[in-house]
Amino acid sequence: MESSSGKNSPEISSMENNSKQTFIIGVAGGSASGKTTVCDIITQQLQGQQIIVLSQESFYHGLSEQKLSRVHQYNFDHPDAFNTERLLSCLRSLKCGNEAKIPNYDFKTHKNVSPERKVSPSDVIILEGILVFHDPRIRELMNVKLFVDTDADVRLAHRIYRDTVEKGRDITTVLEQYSKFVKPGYQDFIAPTKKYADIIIPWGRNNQVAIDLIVQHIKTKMGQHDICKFYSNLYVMQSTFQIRGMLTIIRDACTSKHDFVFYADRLIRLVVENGLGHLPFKEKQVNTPTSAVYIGVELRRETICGVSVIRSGESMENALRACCKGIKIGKILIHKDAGEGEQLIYQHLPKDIAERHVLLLDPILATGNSAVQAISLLLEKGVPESNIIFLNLISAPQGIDMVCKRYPRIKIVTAEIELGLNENCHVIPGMGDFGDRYFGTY
Ligand SMILES: O=P(O)(O)OC[C@H]1O[C@H](OP(=O)(O)OP(=O)(O)O)[C@H](O)[C@@H]1O
Repeated sequence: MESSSGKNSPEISSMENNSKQTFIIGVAGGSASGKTTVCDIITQQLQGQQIIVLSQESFYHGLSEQKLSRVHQYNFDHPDAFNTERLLSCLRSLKCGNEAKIPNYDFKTHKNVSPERKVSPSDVIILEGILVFHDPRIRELMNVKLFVDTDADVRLAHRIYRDTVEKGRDITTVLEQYSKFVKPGYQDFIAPTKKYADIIIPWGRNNQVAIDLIVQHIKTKMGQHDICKFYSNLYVMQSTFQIRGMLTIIRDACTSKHDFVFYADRLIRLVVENGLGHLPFKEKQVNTPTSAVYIGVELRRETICGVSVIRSGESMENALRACCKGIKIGKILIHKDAGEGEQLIYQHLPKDIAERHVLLLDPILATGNSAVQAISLLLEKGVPESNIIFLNLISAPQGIDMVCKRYPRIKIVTAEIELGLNENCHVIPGMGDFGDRYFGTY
């Protein structure tokens, strides 16, 4: 059923790229698990970056006189103890490059006191706290999520030491609070958020392997984030355990051809679906079987086409056809010659390609030479630069630089950004020769 608003319905703009923002690291874990130490290590190792450390504890609700009179009955380990709306608004403001005023919570009086802490925007924000992964809106703002996983006995020992020696409390009160609130709070609210972490850090002593892993992961993510900040038309798919799991299998040199094809196909499908999300859709109304009207959108097949770069790009055709039945797909063959550079030796493209949005398919962007050849041919054929979406699985920063500098209006959609290229111009860490592994020709 065609929309009553028909041809004049507005094109709905494609996804927002929200990657030009401050990099946020979330550090969660039980009380006295070592979060502060982890934050200190990250801060030391990310030299050269402006870093702000925020504690969720600054966002405790101040206590009323009534609650103060029974402070030992107050549950500080419950999500409701925090002013999460205020935390969210501060974090959103900082993420977008604006200033924020952080409440000043006084642990002695359990009140918010003046002055509030004025925080300027920075490159990196580290937000630490027992329940920083509890609210999905806060989790969504984080680029990296770390969970400090420390055994319960170690946490209890740290807590007893801190509360008695450093804060002068008596041991009976500390133990009562632990069994009444801290332990159940951990089990009910904190431990269940462990599943949201990108990295779970086994802690308890100075774990150098874990430190290296965290810092390497953060640096990789920050490298990706920086390049995304620089090129607004570069879209890196949101990293999930599913996506990282697939990349782990297809990057593994020991993976069989069968598994390589299976997992590459799954990932390709996600990249294609993601790429389609950047195409303009038109509003369309339909009547549902319950006779209700649903105002939706439609993507018109005749306005798009695919173009695969032979041969690896052909591995992406099936996914595109599965998503867009009957879509036209053209082909380009580029010959690489060390002496003469890239040469275009075959092309077969839809005749009306200039009228279409083009999904350019090639799983690997390395130096960018093949992509530049392919894109320059599409431009010669009259395709507007802004109508080209280049879909790939992995992109090297050098290739991104080359393509985005020359063609600032094309969009690149990729699953992951690589560390770089080796001396043979192979992508690192990469996945080897994609065509050979996919088509079994090695
Ligand atoms: O960015 P570049 O440095 O130009 O490299 C990327 C090209 O290299 C790979 O193809 P390959 O030469 O392995 O050919 P194949 O697809 O036929 O295996 C890949 O599929 C790209 O087409």
